[in-house]
Amino acid sequence: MDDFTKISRRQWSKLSTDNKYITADELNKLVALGDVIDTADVNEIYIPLIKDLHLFAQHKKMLSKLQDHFMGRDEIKHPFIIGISGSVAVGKSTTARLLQTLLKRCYPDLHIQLMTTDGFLYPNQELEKRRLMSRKGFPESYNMKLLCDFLSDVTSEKSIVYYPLYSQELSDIVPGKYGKITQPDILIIEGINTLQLPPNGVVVTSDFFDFSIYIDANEDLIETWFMQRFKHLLKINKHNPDNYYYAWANGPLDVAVNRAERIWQTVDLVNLREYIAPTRSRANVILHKSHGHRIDSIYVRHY
Ligand SMILES: Nc1ncnc2c1ncn2[C@@H]1O[C@H](COP(=O)(O)OP(=O)(O)O)[C@@H](O)[C@H]1O
Ligand SMILES: CC(C)(COP(=O)(O)O)[C@@H](O)C(=O)NCCC(=O)O
Repeated sequence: MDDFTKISRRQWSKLSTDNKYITADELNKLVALGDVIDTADVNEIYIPLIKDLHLFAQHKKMLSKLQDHFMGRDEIKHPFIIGISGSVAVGKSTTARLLQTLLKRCYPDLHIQLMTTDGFLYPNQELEKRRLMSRKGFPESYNMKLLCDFLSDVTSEKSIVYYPLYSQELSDIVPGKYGKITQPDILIIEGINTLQLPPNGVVVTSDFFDFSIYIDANEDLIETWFMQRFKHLLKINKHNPDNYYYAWANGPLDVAVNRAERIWQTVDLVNLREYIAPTRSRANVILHKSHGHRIDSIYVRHY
């Protein structure tokens, strides 16, 4: 990690000087049901991070304005795009939701949207046809061309851009359902592949990102979080026959747990080692987590 400066939690927490602190009560009202977020993490880590992000966003806006002026054309509204990457179960979705919530709170006039790249996975039927079901999440399981076209549309002046939706409940793409991006000031995109190079192609998704964050942790810890989330999903879907986890929730627990452990070992861990972790050095900032999702250090890229 030669290209990064390691900043301790203590040093980092001193960077935010305007005291926009948040109380536990306020935070509970802000975050989604089930999120367990530490107020200390918010005040000491996330508030300085969003101040930093806001600086980058302002800089981009100013630069675009100058460029439009120089070219003698009308001002184009480009979104500031933040990519969040890291292993399956490292906490990307939770971090993305929290960043969106806090950005909205600190900058209420900005239109901030959030989406995930799992909508760009091929549907299960297509994955089966391509014999890729056991490679879900690997680069070849995503329709990267569609993702790059989507990003290109988002950065042009289109008023609405649609994207496919993935459902964790179905563990598949939802047929005929789309999310929409409506000219946000800031767009947060989270997914394991946000910093990846495409298997064959020239356009890279990260070319579209103005700022990227990689969430990092020790493999064993991530496995614990993966298994905890799995057990939680079994618990909450025991009486939900439409859910992907229903069958596992109503069979023997050890069978379900063994299966999840096998998926972690043979799919998600392999993907982390081969394709996700190698992209870490492409991020602007690395948030390193320890036990209990506590962020213990931050790495900031020099350039
Ligand atoms: N800051 C956090 N504090 C406590 N639990 C967290 C935190 N971030 C994530 N988790 C939990 O860890 C698991 C994985 O997080 P999630 O955001 O779903 O990961 P990802 O989107 O990277 O797959 C979930 O069970 C989630 O509730
Ligand atoms: C759909 C995913 C590839 C997306 O991961 P995410 O970007 O949400 O972390 C992943 O959750 C997944 O389903 N992986 C396949 C193996 C598994 O069931 O964990």
